[in-house]
Amino acid sequence: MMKSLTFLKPYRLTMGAAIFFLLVELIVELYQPYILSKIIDKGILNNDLSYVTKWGLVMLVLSVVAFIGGVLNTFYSTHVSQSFAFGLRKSLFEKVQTFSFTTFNFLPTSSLITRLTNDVTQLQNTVFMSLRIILRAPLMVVGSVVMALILDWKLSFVLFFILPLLFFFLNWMVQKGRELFKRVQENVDSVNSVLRENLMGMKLIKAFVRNDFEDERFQVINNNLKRKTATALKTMEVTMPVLLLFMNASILVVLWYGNSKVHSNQSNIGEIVAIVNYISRITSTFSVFSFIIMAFSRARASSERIEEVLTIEEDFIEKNEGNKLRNRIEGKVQFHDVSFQYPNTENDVLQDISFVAYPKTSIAILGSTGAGKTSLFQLIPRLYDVSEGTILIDDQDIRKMNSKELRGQIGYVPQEALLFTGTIKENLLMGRENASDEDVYTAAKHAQIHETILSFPNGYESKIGQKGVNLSGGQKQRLAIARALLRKPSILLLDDSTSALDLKTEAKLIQSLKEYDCTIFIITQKISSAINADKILIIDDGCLVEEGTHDSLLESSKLYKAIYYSQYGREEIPNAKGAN
Ligand SMILES: Nc1ncnc2c1ncn2[C@@H]1O[C@H](COP(=O)(O)OP(=O)(O)OP(=O)(O)O)[C@@H](O)[C@H]1O
Repeated sequence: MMKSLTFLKPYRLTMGAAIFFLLVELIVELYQPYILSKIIDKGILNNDLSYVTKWGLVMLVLSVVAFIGGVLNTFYSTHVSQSFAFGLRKSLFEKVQTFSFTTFNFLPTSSLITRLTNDVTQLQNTVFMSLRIILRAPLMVVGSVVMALILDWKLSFVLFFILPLLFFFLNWMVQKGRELFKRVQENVDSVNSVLRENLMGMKLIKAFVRNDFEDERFQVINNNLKRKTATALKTMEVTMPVLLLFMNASILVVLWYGNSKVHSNQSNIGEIVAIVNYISRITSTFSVFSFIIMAFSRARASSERIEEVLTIEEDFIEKNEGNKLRNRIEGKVQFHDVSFQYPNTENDVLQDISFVAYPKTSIAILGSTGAGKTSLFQLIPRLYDVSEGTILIDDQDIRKMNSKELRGQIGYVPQEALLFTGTIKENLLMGRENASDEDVYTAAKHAQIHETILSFPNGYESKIGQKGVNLSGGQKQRLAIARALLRKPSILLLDDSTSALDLKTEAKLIQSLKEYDCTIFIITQKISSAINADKILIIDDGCLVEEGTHDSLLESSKLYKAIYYSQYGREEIPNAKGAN
Protein backbone atom coordinates (compact mmCIF):
# COMPACT_ATOMS: atom_id res chain seq x y z
CA MET A 1 0.00 0.00 0.00
CA MET A 2 2.94 2.29 0.69
CA LYS A 3 3.96 2.65 -2.94
CA SER A 4 0.47 3.72 -3.97
CA LEU A 5 0.38 6.21 -1.11
CA THR A 6 3.48 7.98 -2.41
CA PHE A 7 1.19 9.35 -5.12
CA LEU A 8 -0.38 11.51 -2.41
CA LYS A 9 2.90 13.34 -1.77
CA PRO A 10 2.33 16.27 -4.14
CA TYR A 11 -0.96 17.04 -2.38
CA ARG A 12 0.36 17.29 1.18
CA LEU A 13 -0.76 20.92 1.56
CA THR A 14 -4.26 20.27 0.23
CA MET A 15 -4.55 17.23 2.49
CA GLY A 16 -3.43 19.42 5.38
CA ALA A 17 -6.24 21.87 4.54
CA ALA A 18 -8.79 19.02 4.38
CA ILE A 19 -7.65 17.68 7.76
CA PHE A 20 -7.69 21.17 9.29
CA PHE A 21 -11.33 21.73 8.30
CA LEU A 22 -12.19 18.22 9.47
CA LEU A 23 -10.75 19.08 12.89
CA VAL A 24 -12.73 22.35 13.00
CA GLU A 25 -15.93 20.43 12.27
CA LEU A 26 -15.08 17.73 14.79
CA ILE A 27 -14.11 20.02 17.67
CA VAL A 28 -17.30 22.01 17.23
CA GLU A 29 -19.40 18.85 17.17
CA LEU A 30 -17.71 17.51 20.30
CA TYR A 31 -18.28 20.75 22.11
CA GLN A 32 -22.02 20.84 21.44
CA PRO A 33 -23.24 18.16 23.96
CA TYR A 34 -21.12 19.93 26.57
CA ILE A 35 -22.95 23.22 25.90
CA LEU A 36 -26.24 21.30 25.89
CA SER A 37 -25.55 19.99 29.39
CA LYS A 38 -24.90 23.55 30.58
CA ILE A 39 -28.10 24.83 28.96
CA ILE A 40 -30.12 22.12 30.74
CA ASP A 41 -28.46 22.41 34.13
CA LYS A 42 -27.96 26.18 34.34
CA GLY A 43 -30.64 27.47 32.00
CA ILE A 44 -33.66 25.18 31.92
CA LEU A 45 -33.50 23.79 35.47
CA ASN A 46 -32.90 27.30 36.90
CA ASN A 47 -35.53 28.84 34.59
CA ASP A 48 -32.88 31.28 33.26
CA LEU A 49 -34.13 32.23 29.78
CA SER A 50 -31.30 34.63 28.97
CA TYR A 51 -28.74 31.85 29.66
CA VAL A 52 -30.68 29.49 27.38
CA THR A 53 -30.91 32.13 24.61
CA LYS A 54 -27.24 33.11 24.86
CA TRP A 55 -25.88 29.54 24.75
CA GLY A 56 -28.54 28.50 22.26
CA LEU A 57 -27.17 31.19 19.90
CA VAL A 58 -23.62 29.98 20.53
CA MET A 59 -24.75 26.47 19.54
CA LEU A 60 -26.30 27.86 16.36
CA VAL A 61 -23.12 29.74 15.39
CA LEU A 62 -21.06 26.62 16.10
CA SER A 63 -23.38 24.58 13.89
CA VAL A 64 -22.75 27.04 11.04
CA VAL A 65 -18.98 26.78 11.65
CA ALA A 66 -19.25 22.95 11.59
CA PHE A 67 -21.19 23.16 8.34
CA ILE A 68 -18.58 25.40 6.68
CA GLY A 69 -15.80 23.11 7.99
CA GLY A 70 -17.60 20.10 6.51
CA VAL A 71 -18.10 21.74 3.12
CA LEU A 72 -14.47 22.88 2.85
CA ASN A 73 -13.25 19.47 3.99
CA THR A 74 -15.31 17.82 1.24
CA PHE A 75 -13.97 20.31 -1.30
CA TYR A 76 -10.31 19.60 -0.50
CA SER A 77 -10.84 15.84 -0.07
CA THR A 78 -12.40 15.66 -3.54
CA HIS A 79 -9.51 17.60 -5.03
CA VAL A 80 -6.90 15.35 -3.40
CA SER A 81 -8.63 12.05 -4.29
CA GLN A 82 -9.24 13.02 -7.92
CA SER A 83 -5.68 14.30 -8.43
CA PHE A 84 -4.29 11.18 -6.73
CA ALA A 85 -6.27 8.90 -9.06
CA PHE A 86 -5.20 10.96 -12.07
CA GLY A 87 -1.52 10.59 -11.16
CA LEU A 88 -1.85 6.89 -10.42
CA ARG A 89 -3.66 6.13 -13.68
CA LYS A 90 -1.07 8.14 -15.61
CA SER A 91 1.83 6.25 -14.03
CA LEU A 92 0.17 2.88 -14.58
CA PHE A 93 -0.52 3.71 -18.21
CA GLU A 94 3.06 4.86 -18.76
CA LYS A 95 4.33 1.71 -17.06
CA VAL A 96 2.19 -0.53 -19.25
CA GLN A 97 3.63 1.22 -22.32
CA THR A 98 7.08 0.05 -21.26
CA PHE A 99 6.03 -3.60 -20.93
CA SER A 100 7.64 -6.08 -23.24
CA PHE A 101 5.58 -8.86 -24.79
CA THR A 102 7.08 -11.15 -22.18
CA THR A 103 5.38 -9.12 -19.44
CA PHE A 104 2.06 -9.18 -21.28
CA ASN A 105 2.33 -12.96 -21.17
CA PHE A 106 2.19 -12.78 -17.35
CA LEU A 107 -0.42 -10.05 -17.02
CA PRO A 108 -3.46 -10.59 -19.21
CA THR A 109 -5.14 -7.56 -20.77
CA SER A 110 -8.42 -8.00 -18.85
CA SER A 111 -6.59 -7.95 -15.54
CA LEU A 112 -4.65 -4.84 -16.58
CA ILE A 113 -7.89 -3.08 -17.53
CA THR A 114 -9.41 -3.90 -14.10
CA ARG A 115 -6.29 -2.62 -12.40
CA LEU A 116 -6.28 0.65 -14.33
CA THR A 117 -10.00 1.28 -13.82
CA ASN A 118 -11.69 -0.50 -10.87
CA ASP A 119 -8.66 -0.71 -8.63
CA VAL A 120 -7.68 2.93 -9.15
CA THR A 121 -11.29 4.02 -8.45
CA GLN A 122 -11.28 1.90 -5.30
CA LEU A 123 -8.17 3.67 -4.02
CA GLN A 124 -9.54 7.05 -5.08
CA ASN A 125 -12.71 6.44 -3.03
CA THR A 126 -10.69 5.29 -0.05
CA VAL A 127 -8.52 8.42 -0.16
CA PHE A 128 -11.66 10.56 -0.28
CA MET A 129 -13.29 8.67 2.56
CA SER A 130 -10.10 8.74 4.62
CA LEU A 131 -10.05 12.52 4.49
CA ARG A 132 -13.79 12.89 4.97
CA ILE A 133 -14.96 10.01 7.21
CA ILE A 134 -12.22 7.58 8.15
CA LEU A 135 -9.95 10.05 9.91
CA ARG A 136 -12.96 11.51 11.69
CA ALA A 137 -14.00 8.22 13.28
CA PRO A 138 -11.05 7.57 15.65
CA LEU A 139 -10.83 11.28 16.51
CA MET A 140 -14.54 11.30 17.32
CA VAL A 141 -14.13 8.27 19.61
CA VAL A 142 -11.13 9.72 21.44
CA GLY A 143 -12.73 13.19 21.67
CA SER A 144 -16.04 11.82 22.99
CA VAL A 145 -14.26 9.71 25.63
CA VAL A 146 -12.22 12.71 26.79
CA MET A 147 -15.28 15.00 26.91
CA ALA A 148 -17.35 12.42 28.80
CA LEU A 149 -14.54 11.96 31.34
CA ILE A 150 -14.22 15.72 31.76
CA LEU A 151 -17.96 15.98 32.46
CA ASP A 152 -18.12 13.16 35.01
CA TRP A 153 -15.46 10.43 35.10
CA LYS A 154 -17.41 8.26 37.55
CA LEU A 155 -20.50 8.28 35.38
CA SER A 156 -18.36 7.53 32.33
CA PHE A 157 -16.71 4.44 33.89
CA VAL A 158 -18.90 2.22 31.72
CA LEU A 159 -16.70 3.28 28.79
CA PHE A 160 -13.75 1.39 30.30
CA PHE A 161 -15.70 -1.85 29.88
CA ILE A 162 -17.30 -1.13 26.59
CA LEU A 163 -14.27 0.18 24.68
CA PRO A 164 -12.10 -2.97 24.98
CA LEU A 165 -15.09 -5.05 23.88
CA LEU A 166 -15.65 -2.79 20.91
CA PHE A 167 -11.96 -2.96 19.93
CA PHE A 168 -11.95 -6.74 20.22
CA PHE A 169 -15.01 -6.93 18.02
CA LEU A 170 -13.47 -4.50 15.54
CA ASN A 171 -10.27 -6.50 15.27
CA TRP A 172 -12.27 -9.61 14.43
CA MET A 173 -14.13 -7.68 11.72
CA VAL A 174 -10.86 -6.40 10.20
CA GLN A 175 -9.44 -9.92 9.83
CA LYS A 176 -12.66 -11.29 8.42
CA GLY A 177 -13.27 -8.35 6.09
CA ARG A 178 -9.80 -8.54 4.56
CA GLU A 179 -10.23 -12.16 3.57
CA LEU A 180 -13.77 -11.77 2.28
CA PHE A 181 -13.14 -8.69 0.16
CA LYS A 182 -10.02 -10.17 -1.37
CA ARG A 183 -12.21 -12.95 -2.72
CA VAL A 184 -14.80 -10.44 -3.94
CA GLN A 185 -12.10 -8.59 -5.89
CA GLU A 186 -10.87 -11.83 -7.50
CA ASN A 187 -14.41 -12.54 -8.65
CA VAL A 188 -14.79 -9.02 -10.07
CA ASP A 189 -11.67 -9.80 -12.13
CA SER A 190 -13.24 -12.97 -13.54
CA VAL A 191 -16.46 -11.17 -14.45
CA ASN A 192 -14.49 -8.45 -16.24
CA SER A 193 -12.46 -11.00 -18.11
CA VAL A 194 -15.48 -12.92 -19.42
CA LEU A 195 -17.33 -9.69 -20.24
CA ARG A 196 -14.39 -8.42 -22.24
CA GLU A 197 -14.03 -11.66 -24.18
CA ASN A 198 -17.75 -11.68 -24.95
CA LEU A 199 -17.98 -8.10 -26.10
CA MET A 200 -14.91 -8.45 -28.29
CA GLY A 201 -15.97 -11.77 -29.72
CA MET A 202 -19.68 -11.03 -30.12
CA LYS A 203 -19.70 -11.76 -33.86
CA LEU A 204 -17.91 -15.04 -33.36
CA ILE A 205 -20.26 -16.07 -30.57
CA LYS A 206 -23.29 -15.39 -32.73
CA ALA A 207 -21.75 -17.09 -35.75
CA PHE A 208 -21.02 -20.23 -33.73
CA VAL A 209 -24.38 -20.01 -31.97
CA ARG A 210 -22.60 -20.05 -28.62
CA ASN A 211 -24.96 -17.58 -26.92
CA ASP A 212 -26.44 -20.16 -24.54
CA PHE A 213 -23.06 -21.54 -23.60
CA GLU A 214 -21.67 -18.03 -22.99
CA ASP A 215 -24.82 -17.09 -21.04
CA GLU A 216 -24.31 -20.06 -18.80
CA ARG A 217 -20.61 -19.33 -18.38
CA PHE A 218 -21.41 -15.75 -17.39
CA GLN A 219 -24.18 -16.87 -15.03
CA VAL A 220 -21.73 -19.07 -13.15
CA ILE A 221 -19.15 -16.38 -12.50
CA ASN A 222 -21.77 -13.69 -11.97
CA ASN A 223 -23.37 -15.93 -9.40
CA ASN A 224 -20.01 -16.48 -7.72
CA LEU A 225 -19.51 -12.74 -7.51
CA LYS A 226 -23.01 -12.28 -6.06
CA ARG A 227 -22.44 -14.98 -3.44
CA LYS A 228 -19.04 -13.73 -2.37
CA THR A 229 -20.18 -10.11 -2.20
CA ALA A 230 -23.34 -11.05 -0.29
CA THR A 231 -21.30 -13.11 2.21
CA ALA A 232 -18.89 -10.23 2.74
CA LEU A 233 -21.64 -7.65 3.15
CA LYS A 234 -23.75 -9.87 5.41
CA THR A 235 -20.79 -10.45 7.70
CA MET A 236 -20.18 -6.73 7.85
CA GLU A 237 -23.87 -6.08 8.51
CA VAL A 238 -23.61 -7.99 11.81
CA THR A 239 -21.76 -4.96 13.09
CA MET A 240 -24.78 -2.68 13.41
CA PRO A 241 -26.98 -4.82 15.71
CA VAL A 242 -23.98 -5.72 17.88
CA LEU A 243 -23.09 -2.06 18.25
CA LEU A 244 -26.69 -1.11 19.06
CA LEU A 245 -26.65 -3.75 21.76
CA PHE A 246 -23.48 -2.24 23.25
CA MET A 247 -24.92 1.25 23.00
CA ASN A 248 -28.25 0.51 24.64
CA ALA A 249 -26.67 -1.53 27.43
CA SER A 250 -24.21 1.22 28.29
CA ILE A 251 -26.86 3.96 28.14
CA LEU A 252 -28.96 1.88 30.52
CA VAL A 253 -26.05 1.61 32.94
CA VAL A 254 -25.43 5.39 32.78
CA LEU A 255 -29.13 6.13 33.38
CA TRP A 256 -29.38 3.66 36.27
CA TYR A 257 -26.23 4.91 37.99
CA GLY A 258 -26.97 8.55 37.01
CA ASN A 259 -30.40 8.33 38.64
CA SER A 260 -28.95 7.53 42.05
CA LYS A 261 -26.21 10.19 41.59
CA VAL A 262 -28.77 12.90 40.72
CA HIS A 263 -30.86 11.99 43.77
CA SER A 264 -27.83 12.22 46.01
CA ASN A 265 -26.93 15.57 44.37
CA GLN A 266 -23.59 14.24 43.04
CA SER A 267 -24.55 14.79 39.38
CA ASN A 268 -26.75 16.96 37.19
CA ILE A 269 -29.37 15.87 34.65
CA GLY A 270 -27.65 17.89 31.88
CA GLU A 271 -24.41 15.97 32.43
CA ILE A 272 -26.24 12.65 32.15
CA VAL A 273 -27.85 13.82 28.89
CA ALA A 274 -24.44 14.89 27.54
CA ILE A 275 -22.74 11.60 28.53
CA VAL A 276 -25.55 9.57 26.92
CA ASN A 277 -25.00 11.74 23.84
CA TYR A 278 -21.24 11.01 23.86
CA ILE A 279 -21.84 7.28 24.29
CA SER A 280 -24.19 7.18 21.32
CA ARG A 281 -21.62 9.12 19.30
CA ILE A 282 -18.90 6.62 20.23
CA THR A 283 -20.97 3.54 19.38
CA SER A 284 -22.39 5.00 16.18
CA THR A 285 -18.86 5.97 15.14
CA PHE A 286 -17.87 2.35 15.64
CA SER A 287 -20.55 1.43 13.11
CA VAL A 288 -18.64 3.61 10.63
CA PHE A 289 -15.66 1.38 11.35
CA SER A 290 -17.34 -1.56 9.62
CA PHE A 291 -17.66 0.64 6.57
CA ILE A 292 -14.03 1.69 6.96
CA ILE A 293 -12.93 -1.93 7.20
CA MET A 294 -14.74 -2.72 3.98
CA ALA A 295 -13.12 0.23 2.25
CA PHE A 296 -9.65 -0.60 3.56
CA SER A 297 -9.89 -4.31 2.80
CA ARG A 298 -10.86 -3.50 -0.75
CA ALA A 299 -8.26 -0.75 -1.03
CA ARG A 300 -5.58 -3.06 0.27
CA ALA A 301 -6.38 -5.70 -2.32
CA SER A 302 -6.53 -3.02 -5.03
CA SER A 303 -3.26 -1.43 -4.01
CA GLU A 304 -1.52 -4.81 -4.03
CA ARG A 305 -2.69 -5.36 -7.58
CA ILE A 306 -1.67 -1.84 -8.64
CA GLU A 307 1.73 -2.16 -7.02
CA GLU A 308 2.30 -5.44 -8.80
CA VAL A 309 2.11 -3.48 -12.05
CA LEU A 310 4.16 -0.53 -10.81
CA THR A 311 6.99 -2.68 -9.50
CA ILE A 312 7.45 -4.85 -12.55
CA GLU A 313 11.05 -4.50 -13.62
CA GLU A 314 11.36 -2.97 -17.05
CA ASP A 315 12.42 -5.68 -19.45
CA PHE A 316 15.92 -5.11 -20.72
CA ILE A 317 14.63 -5.18 -24.33
CA GLU A 318 12.47 -2.15 -23.59
CA LYS A 319 15.19 -0.27 -21.75
CA ASN A 320 16.70 0.70 -25.08
CA GLU A 321 20.21 0.52 -23.77
CA GLY A 322 21.72 -0.88 -26.96
CA ASN A 323 23.91 0.87 -29.52
CA LYS A 324 22.29 3.74 -31.36
CA LEU A 325 22.04 3.22 -35.10
CA ARG A 326 24.18 5.71 -36.94
CA ASN A 327 22.73 5.18 -40.38
CA ARG A 328 19.72 3.79 -42.09
CA ILE A 329 19.77 -0.01 -41.98
CA GLU A 330 20.72 -1.63 -45.28
CA GLY A 331 18.35 -4.51 -44.64
CA LYS A 332 20.51 -7.67 -44.55
CA VAL A 333 18.87 -10.11 -42.14
CA GLN A 334 20.66 -13.26 -40.98
CA PHE A 335 19.33 -15.97 -38.67
CA HIS A 336 22.08 -18.16 -37.13
CA ASP A 337 20.82 -21.35 -35.46
CA VAL A 338 17.94 -19.45 -33.90
CA SER A 339 15.76 -21.27 -31.39
CA PHE A 340 12.94 -19.61 -29.50
CA GLN A 341 10.72 -20.49 -26.61
CA TYR A 342 7.93 -18.27 -25.25
CA PRO A 343 8.42 -17.24 -21.61
CA ASN A 344 6.93 -19.72 -19.14
CA THR A 345 6.62 -22.48 -21.72
CA GLU A 346 8.60 -25.65 -22.08
CA ASN A 347 8.97 -26.27 -25.78
CA ASP A 348 10.82 -24.43 -28.50
CA VAL A 349 8.44 -23.00 -31.09
CA LEU A 350 11.42 -22.36 -33.39
CA GLN A 351 14.43 -24.66 -33.68
CA ASP A 352 17.83 -24.04 -35.26
CA ILE A 353 16.63 -21.67 -37.94
CA SER A 354 19.35 -20.31 -40.22
CA PHE A 355 18.98 -18.27 -43.39
CA VAL A 356 20.15 -15.03 -44.97
CA ALA A 357 17.96 -12.36 -46.54
CA TYR A 358 19.97 -9.91 -48.60
CA PRO A 359 19.12 -6.22 -48.65
CA LYS A 360 16.20 -5.19 -50.82
CA THR A 361 15.17 -8.73 -51.64
CA SER A 362 11.82 -10.33 -50.91
CA ILE A 363 11.39 -13.42 -48.76
CA ALA A 364 8.14 -15.35 -48.60
CA ILE A 365 7.49 -17.58 -45.61
CA LEU A 366 5.07 -20.46 -46.02
CA GLY A 367 3.95 -23.02 -43.51
CA SER A 368 0.98 -24.58 -41.84
CA THR A 369 -0.83 -22.80 -39.02
CA GLY A 370 1.03 -22.86 -35.76
CA ALA A 371 4.30 -23.64 -37.56
CA GLY A 372 6.03 -20.65 -35.95
CA LYS A 373 5.92 -18.02 -38.72
CA THR A 374 4.59 -15.16 -36.57
CA SER A 375 6.97 -16.10 -33.79
CA LEU A 376 9.85 -15.78 -36.26
CA PHE A 377 8.61 -12.34 -37.33
CA GLN A 378 8.36 -11.09 -33.77
CA LEU A 379 12.04 -11.79 -33.22
CA ILE A 380 13.16 -9.35 -35.95
CA PRO A 381 11.91 -6.11 -34.27
CA ARG A 382 12.88 -7.65 -30.88
CA LEU A 383 9.35 -7.97 -29.56
CA TYR A 384 10.96 -11.06 -28.04
CA ASP A 385 14.63 -11.99 -27.93
CA VAL A 386 15.93 -15.30 -29.23
CA SER A 387 16.43 -18.11 -26.72
CA GLU A 388 19.43 -19.48 -28.58
CA GLY A 389 21.45 -18.46 -31.63
CA THR A 390 21.71 -14.97 -33.06
CA ILE A 391 19.92 -12.67 -35.43
CA LEU A 392 22.13 -10.24 -37.30
CA ILE A 393 20.94 -7.19 -39.14
CA ASP A 394 23.61 -5.65 -41.35
CA ASP A 395 26.00 -8.11 -39.66
CA GLN A 396 25.27 -6.71 -36.18
CA ASP A 397 23.66 -8.75 -33.40
CA ILE A 398 20.26 -7.13 -32.83
CA ARG A 399 20.53 -7.70 -29.07
CA LYS A 400 23.24 -5.05 -29.11
CA MET A 401 21.01 -2.57 -30.91
CA ASN A 402 18.76 0.01 -29.34
CA SER A 403 15.36 -1.66 -29.72
CA LYS A 404 13.45 1.59 -30.21
CA GLU A 405 15.71 2.71 -33.04
CA LEU A 406 15.65 -0.76 -34.62
CA ARG A 407 11.85 -0.79 -34.59
CA GLY A 408 11.87 2.72 -36.07
CA GLN A 409 13.32 1.24 -39.27
CA ILE A 410 11.02 -1.74 -39.48
CA GLY A 411 7.50 -1.65 -40.89
CA TYR A 412 5.46 -4.37 -39.19
CA VAL A 413 1.97 -5.27 -40.35
CA PRO A 414 0.61 -7.82 -37.88
CA GLN A 415 -1.80 -10.60 -38.78
CA GLU A 416 -4.73 -8.73 -37.28
CA ALA A 417 -4.87 -5.26 -38.82
CA LEU A 418 -5.52 -3.13 -35.78
CA LEU A 419 -6.63 0.46 -36.30
CA PHE A 420 -7.06 3.03 -33.56
CA THR A 421 -9.91 5.42 -32.77
CA GLY A 422 -9.48 8.52 -34.92
CA THR A 423 -9.45 9.48 -38.57
CA ILE A 424 -7.92 7.46 -41.40
CA LYS A 425 -5.19 10.06 -41.74
CA GLU A 426 -4.36 9.97 -38.04
CA ASN A 427 -4.04 6.21 -38.25
CA LEU A 428 -1.73 6.44 -41.22
CA LEU A 429 0.40 9.11 -39.58
CA MET A 430 1.20 6.65 -36.81
CA GLY A 431 3.69 5.29 -39.35
CA ARG A 432 5.52 8.65 -39.47
CA GLU A 433 4.11 11.58 -37.53
CA ASN A 434 5.67 14.32 -39.62
CA ALA A 435 4.84 12.83 -43.05
CA SER A 436 3.50 15.27 -45.65
CA ASP A 437 0.07 14.84 -47.23
CA GLU A 438 1.83 13.86 -50.43
CA ASP A 439 3.71 11.04 -48.63
CA VAL A 440 0.45 9.84 -47.05
CA TYR A 441 -1.29 9.70 -50.45
CA THR A 442 1.67 7.91 -52.04
CA ALA A 443 1.77 5.25 -49.32
CA ALA A 444 -2.01 4.77 -49.63
CA LYS A 445 -1.73 4.49 -53.41
CA HIS A 446 0.98 1.85 -53.13
CA ALA A 447 -1.12 -0.04 -50.60
CA GLN A 448 -4.00 0.08 -53.16
CA ILE A 449 -6.31 1.92 -50.76
CA HIS A 450 -6.14 5.55 -51.98
CA GLU A 451 -9.19 5.32 -54.27
CA THR A 452 -11.25 3.60 -51.59
CA ILE A 453 -10.40 6.33 -49.06
CA LEU A 454 -11.39 9.04 -51.53
CA SER A 455 -14.75 7.35 -52.04
CA PHE A 456 -15.63 7.95 -48.36
CA PRO A 457 -17.62 11.19 -47.78
CA ASN A 458 -14.84 12.73 -45.67
CA GLY A 459 -11.93 11.09 -47.49
CA TYR A 460 -8.79 10.93 -45.35
CA GLU A 461 -10.57 12.75 -42.53
CA SER A 462 -13.19 9.99 -42.20
CA LYS A 463 -13.48 8.65 -38.71
CA ILE A 464 -12.92 4.94 -38.23
CA GLY A 465 -15.25 2.85 -36.12
CA GLN A 466 -18.64 3.15 -34.50
CA LYS A 467 -19.54 6.68 -35.57
CA GLY A 468 -17.47 6.70 -38.76
CA VAL A 469 -16.81 4.49 -41.72
CA ASN A 470 -16.83 0.77 -41.23
CA LEU A 471 -14.02 -0.94 -43.05
CA SER A 472 -13.88 -4.40 -44.52
CA GLY A 473 -11.13 -6.84 -43.51
CA GLY A 474 -9.25 -6.20 -46.78
CA GLN A 475 -9.54 -2.40 -46.41
CA LYS A 476 -8.19 -2.60 -42.87
CA GLN A 477 -5.30 -4.74 -44.07
CA ARG A 478 -4.40 -2.25 -46.80
CA LEU A 479 -4.59 0.69 -44.38
CA ALA A 480 -2.26 -1.17 -42.03
CA ILE A 481 0.13 -1.76 -44.93
CA ALA A 482 -0.05 1.93 -45.96
CA ARG A 483 0.76 2.85 -42.35
CA ALA A 484 3.87 0.64 -42.44
CA LEU A 485 4.93 1.94 -45.88
CA LEU A 486 4.67 5.56 -44.75
CA ARG A 487 7.53 4.82 -42.42
CA LYS A 488 9.75 4.10 -45.49
CA PRO A 489 11.10 1.07 -43.67
CA SER A 490 14.37 -0.71 -44.34
CA ILE A 491 12.69 -4.00 -43.47
CA LEU A 492 9.01 -4.66 -44.11
CA LEU A 493 7.24 -7.50 -42.32
CA LEU A 494 3.84 -8.49 -43.71
CA ASP A 495 2.21 -11.18 -41.57
CA ASP A 496 -0.43 -12.70 -43.82
CA SER A 497 -1.44 -9.10 -44.49
CA THR A 498 -2.79 -9.70 -47.96
CA SER A 499 -4.98 -12.66 -47.06
CA ALA A 500 -8.22 -10.74 -47.56
CA LEU A 501 -7.21 -9.24 -50.93
CA ASP A 502 -8.28 -10.56 -54.31
CA LEU A 503 -5.48 -11.83 -56.54
CA LYS A 504 -5.44 -8.77 -58.82
CA THR A 505 -5.21 -6.21 -56.01
CA GLU A 506 -2.65 -8.33 -54.22
CA ALA A 507 -0.48 -8.60 -57.37
CA LYS A 508 -0.61 -4.80 -57.83
CA LEU A 509 0.28 -4.26 -54.20
CA ILE A 510 3.25 -6.62 -54.31
CA GLN A 511 4.42 -4.96 -57.51
CA SER A 512 4.27 -1.49 -55.95
CA LEU A 513 6.26 -2.64 -52.94
CA LYS A 514 9.26 -2.82 -55.27
CA GLU A 515 9.32 0.99 -55.21
CA TYR A 516 10.43 0.77 -51.60
CA ASP A 517 14.08 0.20 -50.99
CA CYS A 518 13.54 -2.44 -48.37
CA THR A 519 13.89 -6.09 -47.54
CA ILE A 520 10.41 -7.55 -47.61
CA PHE A 521 9.28 -10.56 -45.60
CA ILE A 522 5.82 -11.89 -46.43
CA ILE A 523 4.12 -14.59 -44.43
CA THR A 524 1.50 -16.07 -46.68
CA GLN A 525 -0.65 -19.08 -47.29
CA LYS A 526 -0.99 -18.23 -50.99
CA ILE A 527 1.47 -19.38 -53.63
CA SER A 528 0.47 -16.30 -55.66
CA SER A 529 2.05 -14.05 -52.99
CA ALA A 530 5.21 -16.12 -52.83
CA ILE A 531 5.83 -16.96 -56.44
CA ASN A 532 7.93 -13.92 -57.35
CA ALA A 533 9.83 -13.77 -54.08
CA ASP A 534 13.64 -13.92 -54.27
CA LYS A 535 13.55 -16.62 -51.65
CA ILE A 536 10.85 -18.85 -50.22
CA LEU A 537 11.23 -20.37 -46.75
CA ILE A 538 8.99 -23.24 -45.71
CA ILE A 539 8.56 -23.60 -41.97
CA ASP A 540 7.12 -26.75 -40.49
CA ASP A 541 6.70 -27.39 -36.78
CA GLY A 542 9.21 -24.70 -35.86
CA CYS A 543 11.90 -25.91 -38.31
CA LEU A 544 13.06 -24.45 -41.59
CA VAL A 545 12.46 -27.43 -43.89
CA GLU A 546 12.90 -25.95 -47.36
CA GLU A 547 14.54 -22.89 -48.86
CA GLY A 548 14.74 -21.74 -52.47
CA THR A 549 13.02 -19.93 -55.28
CA HIS A 550 9.65 -20.90 -56.67
CA ASP A 551 11.23 -22.72 -59.62
CA SER A 552 13.89 -24.53 -57.60
CA LEU A 553 11.42 -25.62 -54.94
CA LEU A 554 8.97 -26.83 -57.53
CA GLU A 555 11.74 -29.06 -58.79
CA SER A 556 13.15 -30.24 -55.50
CA SER A 557 10.52 -29.97 -52.77
CA LYS A 558 7.69 -32.45 -52.42
CA LEU A 559 6.09 -30.26 -49.76
CA TYR A 560 6.16 -27.15 -51.94
CA LYS A 561 4.80 -29.12 -54.87
CA ALA A 562 1.95 -30.38 -52.71
CA ILE A 563 1.08 -26.85 -51.59
CA TYR A 564 1.32 -25.67 -55.18
CA TYR A 565 -0.92 -28.40 -56.57
CA SER A 566 -3.48 -27.81 -53.85
CA GLN A 567 -3.85 -24.23 -55.04
CA TYR A 568 -3.25 -24.42 -58.79
CA GLY A 569 -4.10 -27.97 -59.82
CA ARG A 570 -1.74 -30.51 -61.35
CA GLU A 571 -1.92 -29.47 -65.00
CA GLU A 572 -0.40 -26.05 -64.68
CA ILE A 573 3.21 -25.91 -63.62
CA PRO A 574 4.26 -22.46 -64.78
CA ASN A 575 7.52 -20.75 -63.92
CA ALA A 576 7.53 -17.83 -61.56
CA LYS A 577 6.53 -15.15 -64.03
CA GLY A 578 3.87 -17.26 -65.63
CA ALA A 579 1.87 -17.97 -62.53
CA ASN A 580 1.10 -14.42 -61.81
N1 LIG B 1 2.35 -15.64 -26.61
C1 LIG B 1 2.54 -16.94 -26.72
N2 LIG B 1 2.87 -17.68 -25.65
C2 LIG B 1 3.07 -19.00 -25.74
N3 LIG B 1 2.97 -19.71 -26.89
C3 LIG B 1 2.64 -19.03 -28.00
C4 LIG B 1 2.39 -17.63 -27.97
N4 LIG B 1 2.08 -17.23 -29.23
C5 LIG B 1 2.13 -18.33 -29.99
N5 LIG B 1 2.47 -19.42 -29.27
C6 LIG B 1 2.63 -20.80 -29.78
O1 LIG B 1 3.71 -20.79 -30.69
C7 LIG B 1 3.46 -21.66 -31.77
C8 LIG B 1 3.68 -20.94 -33.09
O2 LIG B 1 2.74 -19.90 -33.20
P1 LIG B 1 2.80 -18.82 -34.37
O3 LIG B 1 1.76 -17.81 -34.10
O4 LIG B 1 4.20 -18.36 -34.52
O5 LIG B 1 2.40 -19.72 -35.63
P2 LIG B 1 2.06 -19.28 -37.10
O6 LIG B 1 2.86 -20.17 -37.99
O7 LIG B 1 2.25 -17.81 -37.28
O8 LIG B 1 0.54 -19.65 -37.19
P3 LIG B 1 -0.63 -18.97 -38.04
O9 LIG B 1 -0.32 -19.19 -39.48
O10 LIG B 1 -1.82 -19.70 -37.59
O11 LIG B 1 -0.63 -17.55 -37.66
C9 LIG B 1 2.04 -22.17 -31.61
O12 LIG B 1 2.12 -23.47 -31.10
C10 LIG B 1 1.43 -21.26 -30.57
O13 LIG B 1 0.57 -21.97 -29.75
